[in-house]
Amino acid sequence: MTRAFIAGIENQQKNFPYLMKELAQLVAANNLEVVADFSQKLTKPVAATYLGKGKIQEIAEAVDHYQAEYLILNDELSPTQIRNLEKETSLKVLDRTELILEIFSNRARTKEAQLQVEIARLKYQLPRLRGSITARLDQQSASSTSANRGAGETKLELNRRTIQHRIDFLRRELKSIEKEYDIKSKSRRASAIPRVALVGYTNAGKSTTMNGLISLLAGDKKQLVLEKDMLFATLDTSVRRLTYPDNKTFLLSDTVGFVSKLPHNLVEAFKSTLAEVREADLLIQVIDVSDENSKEMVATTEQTLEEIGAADKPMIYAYNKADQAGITFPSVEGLQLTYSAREHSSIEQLAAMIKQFLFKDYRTFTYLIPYTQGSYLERLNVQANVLSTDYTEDGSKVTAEVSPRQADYYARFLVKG
Ligand SMILES: Nc1nc2c(ncn2[C@@H]2O[C@H](COP(=O)(O)OP(=O)(O)OP(=O)(O)O)[C@@H](O)[C@H]2O)c(=O)[nH]1
Ligand SMILES: [Mg+2]
Repeated sequence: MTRAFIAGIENQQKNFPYLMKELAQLVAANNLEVVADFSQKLTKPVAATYLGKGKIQEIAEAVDHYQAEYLILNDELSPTQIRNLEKETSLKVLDRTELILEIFSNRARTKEAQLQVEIARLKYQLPRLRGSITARLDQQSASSTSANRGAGETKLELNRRTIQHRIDFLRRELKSIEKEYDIKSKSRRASAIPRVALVGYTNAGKSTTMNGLISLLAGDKKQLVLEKDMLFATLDTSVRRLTYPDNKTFLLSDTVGFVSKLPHNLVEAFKSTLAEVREADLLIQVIDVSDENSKEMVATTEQTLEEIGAADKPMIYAYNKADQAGITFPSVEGLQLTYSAREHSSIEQLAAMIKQFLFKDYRTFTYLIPYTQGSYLERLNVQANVLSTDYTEDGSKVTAEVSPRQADYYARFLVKG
């Protein structure tokens, strides 16, 4: 396996060891082996080289001994910093942002995820052109003639324009996909089915929890999603319709996990994927309670939720992997659940909590639906807990337990008194 060093600057951040550990995991997720880590106490990075002289020398001297090929830094660096570090250490240098982009790029399976990642990547490259693509092109032209000096500048402009055009093109592609998505999401809104989104740090067990709930409430194994011991196994949002035995229905979504310092471009690019989270009525934050850094992971998740505009949603805190942590489970305290996503009674408990939360405002009403509006009756039968139906002269008289949103939707059929 290709060997890599990681390095970071420790300033006032008290969670520095956690950030470095996370960086090491991100490196491993890129199939590189971390052979040594370096850290330096500095109030801020050195403008030209990120790390200080002494530290760079220490790294350069360790290269042979460790047979390292890469140096990966804990922050986003300027192109100059990257170039200088490469020169002085003779290692290939990547920053944290590139590393995350690389993982996302390798994991993206659907068209939407691929477009989103490519946009984020190009936006990262745009201000860095000189250091990467142009340098290569300049090398090519240098071997041809010396007459077209200065042509480098034009090429740079050209490359910038090409990349900008590509970004615009990809954005349009993405928009057309999002339009389809938007139509779906509008029809979901119109159907007034409550929506629940699983959120949390990557690898916490969101997809496993989703699958547990699918197995319990959907009964169709074909609907299961991918769960895997790997960072960012899930990049796309999956939505499933789940129904309790009394017909109460909700939509559950599973989506991309979070990590500290998630590149802004990436969050921006994934905004549409994260729409399910923004529009949810209830969030379930899945937390790996067996991880010693679970507190930091909660903070990271909440920070990201804020960034995407979903900070003040009601939330169930779902402390997962209790089996691994040696904690008794399942146990409930208010909106907090300690559980294991792999265990049946835990999932039943979570399903009960979701039900209690979502359907607490449900009321029973009687509606009179004219026979000419049969589609409403059909929909009500599918969506609501229909308690009785009477076929009268004026239409179907239905008594059903409905949500506040459904109550609004069906209000025109309400039987007064
Ligand atoms: N021991 C134990 N392992 C679990 C539990 N829940 C999930 N896992 C494991 O944790 C790993 C990650 O689970 P996923 O459900 O894929 O995690 P995720 O949050 O969807 O991760 P990403 O999609 O990568 O963000 C898998 O190997 C699961 O089998 C649990 O309750 N106990
Ligand atoms: Mg997942």
